[in-house]
Amino acid sequence: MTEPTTSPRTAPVVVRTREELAELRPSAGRTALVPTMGALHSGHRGLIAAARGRADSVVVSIFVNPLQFGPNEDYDRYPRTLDSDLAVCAEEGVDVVFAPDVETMYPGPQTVTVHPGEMGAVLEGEFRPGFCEGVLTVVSKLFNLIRPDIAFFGQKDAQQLAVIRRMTRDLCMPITIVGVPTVRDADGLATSSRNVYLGPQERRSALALSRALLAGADASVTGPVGILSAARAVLKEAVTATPPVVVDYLALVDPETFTDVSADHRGEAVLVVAAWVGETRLIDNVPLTL
Ligand SMILES: Nc1ncnc2c1ncn2[C@@H]1O[C@H](COP(=O)(O)OP(=O)(O)OP(=O)(O)O)[C@@H](O)[C@H]1O
Ligand SMILES: CC(C)(CO)[C@@H](O)C(=O)[O-]
Ligand code: BAL
Repeated sequence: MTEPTTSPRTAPVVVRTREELAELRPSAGRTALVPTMGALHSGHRGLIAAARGRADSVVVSIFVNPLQFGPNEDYDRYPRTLDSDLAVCAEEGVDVVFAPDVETMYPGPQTVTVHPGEMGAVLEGEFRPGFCEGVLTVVSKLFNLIRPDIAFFGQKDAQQLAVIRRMTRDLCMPITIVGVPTVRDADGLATSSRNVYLGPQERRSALALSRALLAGADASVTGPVGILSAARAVLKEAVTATPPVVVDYLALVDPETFTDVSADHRGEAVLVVAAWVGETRLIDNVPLTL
């Protein structure tokens, strides 16, 4: 008989209501929050691993937030896999899973929301109007309900991370925001809950996103114009792939403001891309130092 190589961890406490959360709060100590929409994968595991050791309790929230989805987006078909998510949380040593229903998070009409300002109108905000506002509003609610000392977000969603950092600064929220590097599969595709939508051919086409970012990164000594043209060349080929890659945007932006950097920019920048493969919209980015 083979002995288990790792000791099983205790299953997390699952809470669904504000009252249950409030009961746990006094004994939680310093609290780390990892907000998610579930369908947990290696990217989420990376966030949880980063959170462990930074706090007494790690809370993972699982909530598919209707407010950040547009009317023609994938809210209804978004993967919901609570049982396997709980198993992942147990393996990763999560203490508490907060999995509220929509009524708990939105008990009435949402008349007051958190507006992201100009940063929320560009790139993701242009192609997903209301997305950043929906994210900031639900993240504020999660912060108020869970009252974390520190919260972890993925750099894969770089603009989301930037607007959340800006919100906590502008609204004086006493929470440290930590960005965690993007986790990729062996073929380079950033892990994402939406990757389950991709068929094998679509997945092959989708690799053009990470290849374009890599081409841009390889050209970083040539400056912004060279970076963008190297990345664009890869995406141009992918437009004629089967199935084709349909690009929403490719941009080289300031990591804090998400405005385009100038042609002579030096210092930090993020090369960001968003594109459709079939019915699936994917985003990815790479941080660069020019
Ligand atoms: N590959 C990844 N590497 C690092 N962090 C990630 C990765 N994928 C997701 N995250 C982070 O996990 C958190 C929860 O994200 P979410 O549950 O929306 O997963 P997702 O895979 O980004 O989903 P989607 O496919 O809907 O974009 C966010 O902070 C997100 O940036
Ligand atoms: C931060 C978040 C949990 C808010 O719904 C979501 O946008 C996500 O999973 O990245
Ligand atoms: N991963 C960010 C959440 C969203 O795309 O709606």
